[in-house]
Amino acid sequence: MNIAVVGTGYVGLVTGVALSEIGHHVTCIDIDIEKVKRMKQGKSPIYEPGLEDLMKANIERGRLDFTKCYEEAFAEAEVAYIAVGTPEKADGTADLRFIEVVAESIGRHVQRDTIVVTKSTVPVGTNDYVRQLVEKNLFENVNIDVVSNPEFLREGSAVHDTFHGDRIVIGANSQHAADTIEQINVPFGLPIYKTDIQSAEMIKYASNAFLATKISFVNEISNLCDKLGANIEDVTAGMGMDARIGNKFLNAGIGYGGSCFPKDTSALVQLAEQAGQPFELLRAVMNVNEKQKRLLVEKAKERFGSLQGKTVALLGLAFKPNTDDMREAASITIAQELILEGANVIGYDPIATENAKKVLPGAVAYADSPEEACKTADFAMILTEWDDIQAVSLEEYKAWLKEPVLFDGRNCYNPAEAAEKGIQYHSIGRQTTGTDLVLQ
Ligand SMILES: NC(=O)C1=CN([C@@H]2O[C@H](COP(=O)(O)OP(=O)(O)OC[C@H]3O[C@@H](n4cnc5c(N)ncnc54)[C@H](O)[C@@H]3O)[C@@H](O)[C@H]2O)C=CC1
Ligand SMILES: O=C(O)[C@H]1O[C@H](OP(=O)(O)OP(=O)(O)OC[C@H]2O[C@@H](n3ccc(=O)[nH]c3=O)[C@H](O)[C@@H]2O)[C@H](O)[C@@H](O)[C@@H]1O
Repeated sequence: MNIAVVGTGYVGLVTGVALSEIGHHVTCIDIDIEKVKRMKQGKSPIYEPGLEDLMKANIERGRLDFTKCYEEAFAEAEVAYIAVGTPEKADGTADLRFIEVVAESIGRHVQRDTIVVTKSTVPVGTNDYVRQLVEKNLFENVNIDVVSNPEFLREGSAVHDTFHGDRIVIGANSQHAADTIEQINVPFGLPIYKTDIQSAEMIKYASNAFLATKISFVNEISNLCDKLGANIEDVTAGMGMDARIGNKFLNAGIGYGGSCFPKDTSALVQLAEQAGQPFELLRAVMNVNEKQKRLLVEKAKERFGSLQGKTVALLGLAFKPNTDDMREAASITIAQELILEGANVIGYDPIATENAKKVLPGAVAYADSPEEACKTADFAMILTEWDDIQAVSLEEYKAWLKEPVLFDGRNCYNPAEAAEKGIQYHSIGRQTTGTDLVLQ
């Protein structure tokens, strides 16, 4: 198949590369000329393990190309994927600005009967709107079908998830369109679930909202564990043995971040509001998450009284490991709160530092290694469980920090062992250890 993919962010680029890998001819379009230039040379504009190798291989095979020019991309295209951003508007709803521009551009440039596939996460009803926009802008006498094909990949493991995902959802109102998109996806060898367009759109929001709920639920339990002397790791291990609950996505921490859970929960709450069906549970999930992002700062204030003049090492800035994405990272809230409390902040991230500089307060300093960050600091907070951060030994923290006090937002260490190694260790939903240590 000849496929055009519009938008080459985390979803569009990975989709385009993966579709070319399974044998399709793919042209990816982006309005960002610098990005297009880089991609044409086989360089990925985002950090995503395994992506660049696949990009290079398929460019060499002549199955993958990049352009900023719609004419070029639509000369042969039979199917057009939309993978542009749907960020959050100030009122919490999904901003469909980019979708609208793309739908109009597709309308103006299609040369033949075309199936327009929406990969972007969009509110229920948007695919109908996309069809109207495309049809309103048509120059050629062609037939347009729309298909909702939501994406479930996770950043940091996007390539792996695309080839090993749990399901591919295809929402279509035409048998021909559903069958064509199914055929395109058959080589992935994944379960395919076909439904109507509105249900497919809802599957995406419901899935993200459910996962966000799981995280806020477990974070609330972890805060109770903290107060009542239980251990969250043991609790979730015991809960997860029940197959109805499942043992995945039960890690307590400093709240969910990223480009999707925060905006998608908010969009679903707004969608529910507009439908006259307020989603109280999801509102609570969002409030719990906001509170959870501040937990480590609260713990530090409790421990030190005042943070005025203290220097804090923030280890890990991206919203999760293996990505350079800083969107809605908890580190943003934490750095802001620490600075408000009068603390100095030195951040370290193996990959996301350049993006971090664009969104963290200007007062934040940056280190090139955990060692450099810790040696400058009074105490440290672990925010992202990158491998190189988890590889730091407790002895190293003890040697590097002025006061060996560690606030671990990702439960990377064993609390008893931390105390044995001379660290006062505050983690999530587990008892603080080393409180009796005399710290220098
Ligand atoms: N990031 C993720 O892990 C996932 C994202 N999604 C959804 O996929 C959609 C895209 O998300 P990301 O890939 O993160 O977005 P992104 O913000 O990383 O990338 C969007 C790309 O679209 C380009 N673009 C904007 N307007 C354009 C136009 N008129 N023509 C051509 N290109 C244009 C931008 O230059 C940018 O490169 C969103 O709806 C998101 O909710 C779904 C699943 C996972
Ligand atoms: O729609 C999207 O964009 C994507 O959103 C999430 O993927 P992503 O945001 O990339 O990353 P996750 O691994 O889900 O992590 C999200 C946040 O939740 C946090 N998290 C995750 C799991 C957990 O058990 N505990 C926890 O606090 C992570 O630290 C991170 O901040 C979903 O997992 C994907 O299925 C979905 O496609």
